[in-house]
Formats: sequence, C-alpha cells, structure tokens
Amino acid sequence: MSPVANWSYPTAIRFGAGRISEIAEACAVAGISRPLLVTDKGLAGLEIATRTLDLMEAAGLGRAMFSDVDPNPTGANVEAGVAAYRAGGHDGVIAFGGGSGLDLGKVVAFQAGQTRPLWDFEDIGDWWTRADAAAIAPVVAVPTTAGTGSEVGRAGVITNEEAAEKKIIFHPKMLPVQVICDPELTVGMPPAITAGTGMDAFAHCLEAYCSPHYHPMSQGMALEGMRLVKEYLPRAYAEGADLEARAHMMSAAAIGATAFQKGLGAIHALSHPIGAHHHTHHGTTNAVCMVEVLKFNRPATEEVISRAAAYLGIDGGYDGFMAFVADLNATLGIPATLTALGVTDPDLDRLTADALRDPSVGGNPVEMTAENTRALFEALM
Ligand SMILES: NC(=O)c1ccc[n+]([C@@H]2O[C@H](COP(=O)([O-])OP(=O)(O)OC[C@H]3O[C@@H](n4cnc5c(N)ncnc54)[C@H](O)[C@@H]3O)[C@@H](O)[C@H]2O)c1
Ligand SMILES: [Fe+2]
Repeated sequence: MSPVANWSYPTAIRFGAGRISEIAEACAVAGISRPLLVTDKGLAGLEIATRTLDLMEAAGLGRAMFSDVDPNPTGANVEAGVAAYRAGGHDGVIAFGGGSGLDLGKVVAFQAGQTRPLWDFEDIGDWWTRADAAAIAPVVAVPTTAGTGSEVGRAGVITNEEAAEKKIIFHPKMLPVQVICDPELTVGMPPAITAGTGMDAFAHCLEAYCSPHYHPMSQGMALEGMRLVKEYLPRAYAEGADLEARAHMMSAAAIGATAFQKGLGAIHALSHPIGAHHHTHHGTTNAVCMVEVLKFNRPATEEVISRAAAYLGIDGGYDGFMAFVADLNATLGIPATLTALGVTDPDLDRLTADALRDPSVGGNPVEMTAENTRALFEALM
C-alpha cells in the first residue's frame, strides 16, 4: 500500500544576526499595528527585550509588554495574558523568548479570540476544530533560545495547575505568521540553558527521526538537525559569543520542530510529567532520559540509528550512537540520572500514568505499557 500523511510547512523566517531590527517590518507583513510583546519575567529585564521595545516604539508600534510568565507557563499565565491583550486593544502578539515566552505568546493570541475554555483545545482528538480559526490573532515569533523550535510550531505547552499536567494546546492556525531568528539574541543565554535547550532540539530531531510515521522530508531534516547539534552545541556551550555556532543551533531548533510533525516519542512522554511535577527544565530533562530511551527503542530502531550514526560520522553503529549521546551530555554538564537532576521522592505510579496519557506516546517506535514505562522511570532514577 502506498503511504498516506498530512504535511504542512514552511513558515516565513527572517534568519540572521541583527535581524531583530526588522521587527516593525515583520509586524507590518503580519498585519499588526498594536502589538503586545509577550515574554517571560527573566527576559523582561534584559537588554534584548528593552532593545526590541525601543524598536517597536521608534516604529510607532508602542511598547506594550506582558511578562508575567513563568518558565513552564501555566493556565493562569494564559488568562492574565489574554486579559492584558484585550484591555490593551491589541491586534497581534510578538511572542518573544524561549519556549515559555513563545508558547505563551502564541496561546494568548489564540485564546484571546475564543469563547471555549483553553483545555478544550488540548491536542487529543480534534477539539481544535471547534475553535474560531478566524479569531486567532497574528503572531510574530522571536526565539531567544535555540531549542524548542516553537517559532515554527503549531502548539503551545501549558501547565494545567489543577491537574499538575503539561498540556499541549494545538491548532493548525496557531503557526506564527513571521519569524525572526536572530542568533545575536541567544548570545547571553547562560551555559546550562544553552545545553538544555540545545539537547531539546536534538531530542526533537532524534524522536522525529525514529518515529514510525511516513515523512521522508522530515527524515532528511532530522538527520541534518542532529549533525548541526553535534558540531555546534559544544561550541555554543563553551563560548556563548560564537555567533556561527549560535546561528547553526538556531537552525537546528527550527529544524527539530519542523521535523517533529512526524511525531515525538518516549523521551518527551517521560519528560513532560517530570517537568510538570518536579519543575525541571524541559530540554535538560529530555537529555537525561535520552540514553535509556535509546536502549528501550533499540529493537525497533537498530537500522535507522545505525544509519544516523554513519551520517553523523560516529563509529560503532547503535552502541556508538548511545556512547556519543552520553559523552555529549557529560561535555554539557548534564546529569546522568533524574535523581542527580533534582527529582526526589517521585511518585512513579503517577508519572507512569501521566506519561502514558501524553500525546507523544503515539510516536514512539516501541509500544509503551504501564510495565515498561515504569521500568524506564526506575532505570532513570
Ligand atoms: N511549543 C513547542 O513545540 C515546544 C517544544 C518543546 C518545549 N516546549 C516548552 O518550552 C518551554 C521551555 O522553553 P526553553 O527551553 O526555551 O526555556 P524557557 O523559555 O523556559 O527559558 C529558560 C530560561 O532562560 C531564560 N532565557 C531565555 N532566553 C534567554 C537569553 N537569550 N538570555 C538569557 N536568558 C534567557 C528565560 O528567562 C528563562 O529563565 C517548556 O515549557 C516546554 O514545555 C514547547
Ligand atoms: Fe521538546
């Protein structure tokens, strides 16, 4: 039988150092004249955010900002952002930040025009069809980390505080209209965040690459994304001002999120509940889970991973690939276990149940069951 699939990309991306100067042009193309810049608390005080506000003001776009965003943004953050958006009479969002600022900005622009509760749009089934697509406000996305690739994605990850679960809010029209990928904005990222976000990009490429769905374009992109991370993440980590490395990591991030249309897998399924319950950094948690998941998936991925190893110039096939990931984590100062990451006294039954409900489960090449998923968590502690 011939393959069947749904494919959709790309996004318009202005890529290159210094291109944040085109923010007003990007807003004009997106049809935004009264933007609300959405970012997180940490970034709000940094020069890269104030410089962007200055550029907006100089172009007559005002300097409205909403920055009450926690890392791992919550439903309450969305509500507050929507209230600020409506009160300010805005006509679009500049989503500015790492995954947290980008996701919140995208979801605020989405939810500002909806009447249904946010959680109705979780990426399960097709609840999104009930959204008023015409009411989704336009978004200009400006990543300041190089990892999530949320700037080219159609989802936002929002923590439901009541359920203590990370929910993926999805709509095909949640895609930013314009993206500015300016690697200069990532130069000030501290090494630990550089490492964690970079490994998130790697996890997206790896999981997309291993997912069994049919998507040969994604396959090619994921391989090149992994190669870029291998070559440039250690450089960006060691020397934050290395603009060439920063630029290639930005590409790897956008590649990863484009590729994972094909699917994610166990790394993300395990990482989401750990992040929701233990407030660990998403990409760093993925990195910790990676080698155990590679072992777990080996029966179904021996051939594809061996091919990836060859493409990346790694000797030793599957074993070589696993050793490469372990060495890369060590180089980047990423802990080897969840315990070392700070996950203490975990409720493994709860984590297992939550992992099995995560939409990423469906993309894993080996079927995840209550038994083998709990065993994975145990091996990771
Ligand atoms: N939408 C998606 O497809 C997708 C994919 C993966 C992850 N995510 C979500 O993204 C979030 C994580 O995003 P992240 O890993 O980019 O981290 P983040 O956005 O939470 O940022 C981490 C920290 O880095 C700081 N920071 C960001 N850019 C900086 C810069 N240039 N200089 C100095 N400090 C900077 C932030 O202020 C914050 O304190 C999680 O909520 C995760 O679930 C979303
Ligand atoms: Fe991720």
